[in-house]
Amino acid sequence: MSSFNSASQEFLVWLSKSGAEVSENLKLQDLREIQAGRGVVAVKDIAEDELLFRIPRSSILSVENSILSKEIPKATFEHLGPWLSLILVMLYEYQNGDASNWAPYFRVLPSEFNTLMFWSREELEELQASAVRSKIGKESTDETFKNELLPVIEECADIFFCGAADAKQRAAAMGQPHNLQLMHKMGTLIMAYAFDVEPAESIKNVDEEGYASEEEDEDLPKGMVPLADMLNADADRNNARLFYEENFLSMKALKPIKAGEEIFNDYGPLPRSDLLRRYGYITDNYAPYDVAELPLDTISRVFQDHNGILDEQKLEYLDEHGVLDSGYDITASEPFALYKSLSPQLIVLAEVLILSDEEFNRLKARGKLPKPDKVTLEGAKLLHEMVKARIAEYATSVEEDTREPVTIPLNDKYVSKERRIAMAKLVRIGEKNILKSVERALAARVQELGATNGTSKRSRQDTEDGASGKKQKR
Ligand SMILES: C[S@@+](CC[C@H](N)C(=O)[O-])C[C@H]1O[C@@H](n2cnc3c(N)ncnc32)[C@H](O)[C@@H]1O
Repeated sequence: MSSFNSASQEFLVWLSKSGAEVSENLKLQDLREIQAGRGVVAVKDIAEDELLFRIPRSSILSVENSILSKEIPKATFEHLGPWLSLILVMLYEYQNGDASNWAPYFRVLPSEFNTLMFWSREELEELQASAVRSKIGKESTDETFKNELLPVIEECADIFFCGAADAKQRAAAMGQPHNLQLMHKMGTLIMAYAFDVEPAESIKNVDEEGYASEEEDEDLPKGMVPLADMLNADADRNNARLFYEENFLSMKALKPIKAGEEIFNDYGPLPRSDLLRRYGYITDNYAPYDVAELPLDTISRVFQDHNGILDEQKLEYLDEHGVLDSGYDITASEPFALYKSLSPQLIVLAEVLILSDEEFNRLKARGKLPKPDKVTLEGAKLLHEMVKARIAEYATSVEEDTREPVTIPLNDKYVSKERRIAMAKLVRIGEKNILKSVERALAARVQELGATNGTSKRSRQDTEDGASGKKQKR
């Protein structure tokens, strides 16, 4: 048996000894030939609602379950917050090696990643102007590790290194690049594998459909749930879901699953750029969720080039009404519809920017905002210039990118430059296609409105209250 498969077997034995129940109708499978690591596959037909496995809460790798939480003051964990606390606990358990309760689990977790955090500068360049590059935050995360995590490890060196004679030196060495890299790996595992674990007795306020608000989900403690995190994801083929029970977390089939089919979780409607950033892979069926961002910097630059200085008062007013943002989503829509693809906030922003001082003062006096569903000729012209400028920020055109068909090589190592470059190309092509559709639609709108010029001026009734154009939901 390969070491990969024996690690899987040892993991399953450990899990069952820990009190987990795993259905005989599924198996943990080696999916490396399709570059998907391990995955869970049905070996017999599975019925809707059937229990796939249940994991005892005590097996979750979490702050609560780690012995470290009994040794380090609660206030320290509270100060660190859920993400850094779990990184601290995972570092502790990982460096404990075989002595850790979760040693067999660590042996099935990957140590190499394709998430953007681990890409070289040259590989990241392939994403060109994609806004996802500004979301990676490697440097700021390094600083967080150095300023928040390291002091805790140094202060609790004896506990963290289990009384080792060289505990202090080892704690100091945690600031070295290879250890910062280890912290990034734990952080990445949490991002790609951890669940927001609802407590046994739910303290969340749920709406009538049983969903908590996103803010409340963010407050939930994070935990690494063995086996539940071995499910790969698919935007269209999600067929299982984790249910939080008092003593167990139960994975159940959401629909009938045929023998041989993979069991998939759902990561939500993520654009491929975010899928790559958080999970290190992309598939075509996430393309409908692609997003091209129009950054405020581009907007300001284009406005200044065409119309002059941005009026601070207008920006303040837009900010007060929740319209000002660091960037605006332009999304894919099928069939394409300009008003579906453009963020309503972006339309409101453009319409306010083009107002004369007199018009703006009138709007302000009435506490109103332009309607996001009716773009004027001047507004469409400005938006058109902005989108053209955004397209020009990418180093190549879609035509250049697609001269050769772009496919992600499969018969290659998991971490490979070729795979990363192909994935980056597909992400940037997706974004450019969205921008091109919007650019064409705006050009047509400018023509159309130009032809009926004179009726393009907003009437006073074309306004409505408050921040009408909320950021589009992904
Ligand atoms: C929660 S884990 C799933 C288990 C993982 N395959 C493993 O072997 O550890 C998430 C990771 O699995 C991989 N993954 C998930 N869904 C995938 C898919 N549909 N195709 C390829 N890789 C996928 C990505 O590397 C992602 O970061």
